[in-house]
Amino acid sequence: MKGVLLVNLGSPDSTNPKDVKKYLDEFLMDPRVIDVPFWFRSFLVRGIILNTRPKKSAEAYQKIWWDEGSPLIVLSERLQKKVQEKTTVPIALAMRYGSMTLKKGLQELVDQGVDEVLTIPLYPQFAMATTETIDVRVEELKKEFFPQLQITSLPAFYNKSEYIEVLSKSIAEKLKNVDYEHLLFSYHGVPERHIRKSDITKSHCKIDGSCCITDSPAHEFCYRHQCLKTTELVAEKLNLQAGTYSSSFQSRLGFDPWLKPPTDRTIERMGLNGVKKMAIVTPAFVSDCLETLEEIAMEGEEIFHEAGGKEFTVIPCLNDRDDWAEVVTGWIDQWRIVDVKTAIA
Ligand SMILES: C=CC1=C(C)c2cc3[nH]c(cc4nc(cc5[nH]c(cc1n2)c(C)c5CCC(=O)O)C(CCC(=O)O)=C4C)c(C)c3C=C
Ligand SMILES: [Fe+2]
Ligand SMILES: [Fe+2]
Repeated sequence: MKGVLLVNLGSPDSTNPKDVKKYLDEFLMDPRVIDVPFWFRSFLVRGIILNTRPKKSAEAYQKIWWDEGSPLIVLSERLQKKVQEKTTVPIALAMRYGSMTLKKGLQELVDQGVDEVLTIPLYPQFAMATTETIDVRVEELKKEFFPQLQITSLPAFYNKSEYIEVLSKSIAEKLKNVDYEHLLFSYHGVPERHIRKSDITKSHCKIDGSCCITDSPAHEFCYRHQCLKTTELVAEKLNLQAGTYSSSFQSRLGFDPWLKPPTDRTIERMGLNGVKKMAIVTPAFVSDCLETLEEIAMEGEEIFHEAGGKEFTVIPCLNDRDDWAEVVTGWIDQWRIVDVKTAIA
C-alpha cells in the first residue's frame, strides 16, 4: 500500500529557552545547515551561537506562538488534514528537526500497512539545508529501520505551473484592494558556499548577474536560480511591470557571504528612496512561521516605517489554502496513478 509523508522544518516544543536551545542544537549541528567540519561546527554552535541565540529566539517565538502551538506546526497539520480529506492514501506529517521526527512519521505509515512512501518536502525550491537534508535523513532511516520500504521523494516544485498558479492567486487576492508601489519577493537566505557545493557541473554557479539566467543542468539543484525563477514566473502570471518587483534573501546568520541582496536592507532602502507603500511575499515558506510572522511582518514593517514608509502589506504563505491542498493532492494522485498503470501493464 502507498502512503505519503509531508515534511516541514520543525519548531521547538515550546517557547521556553531550554526547548529552543535543544531544537537549535539539532538544527544547527546538521552538516547540511552549517557545513563546516564537525569540530568547527561544534565550536561555532555549542561554543558561541547557543550561548546567546536561544534567549533571543525564544523571545521572538513568544511573539508569534499560538494557543495551539507553533504556527509552522499547526499550519502544516491543517494542510495534512485537508489533503487527507481529499484522498484515500494515508497522509502522515513529520518535521526534519524537533519532536515530530521523520522516524515517527515513517513508522506511522508502516503501522497502517504502507510499504511504498512518497515524501513531500514542503519547500518549493531545492536547498542543501532543506530538501537534501530531508532526503539524506530518510535514506539513513530506511537503511537502519525500514529496509522494506520503497521511498520516492517529490522534487522541488518551484516551476510547476499549478504551484505558480496558486501562489500567484494568493498574491492577487491579498493585493486586490491594496495600493502598492513595490512587491518584494523575500526568500530565506543561504550562504553562497551552499550554492557552489550544490553545483553538479562544478563550474556554472558564479553567483553573478548571469549564471542563474543562463540555462544549465546546475539549476536542478541551484537554490538561487530556483528563487529567481519563482519570482519571474509569478511576475509573468500577474503581468507585473519591470521595476515594480524584486527578489531578496532574509535571515542571515554568521559572517560568511550569504545570498544578496538582504531583505532588511532592501526594505530600508525602499523607505529611504521614498516608497510609501510596499507589499512582501515569502515564497520559500509554504507555511507561515517565525521567519514570516516575526522577521518580516513585525521587524520588516518596523524597518520600513523607520525609513519613512507607510503601508506594509504582508502576503500570507499558502498554509492550508484549499487550492494549495488540491495541488498537493493532485501530485499524490499522479504518483499513485503512474504506478497503478505500471502495475496493470
Ligand atoms: C546557517 C543557518 C541557516 C540556514 C542555512 C537556513 C536555511 C533555511 N531555513 C529555512 C526555513 C526556516 N528557517 C527557520 C528558522 C531558522 N533558520 C535558522 C538558520 C538557518 N536556516 C535559524 C537559526 C532558525 C531559528 C530561528 C532563529 O533563531 O532565527 C524557519 C522557522 C521555524 C519555525 O519554528 O517557525 C524556517 C521555516 C529555509 C527554507 C532555508 C533554506 C533555503
Ligand atoms: Fe532557516
Ligand atoms: Fe546560478
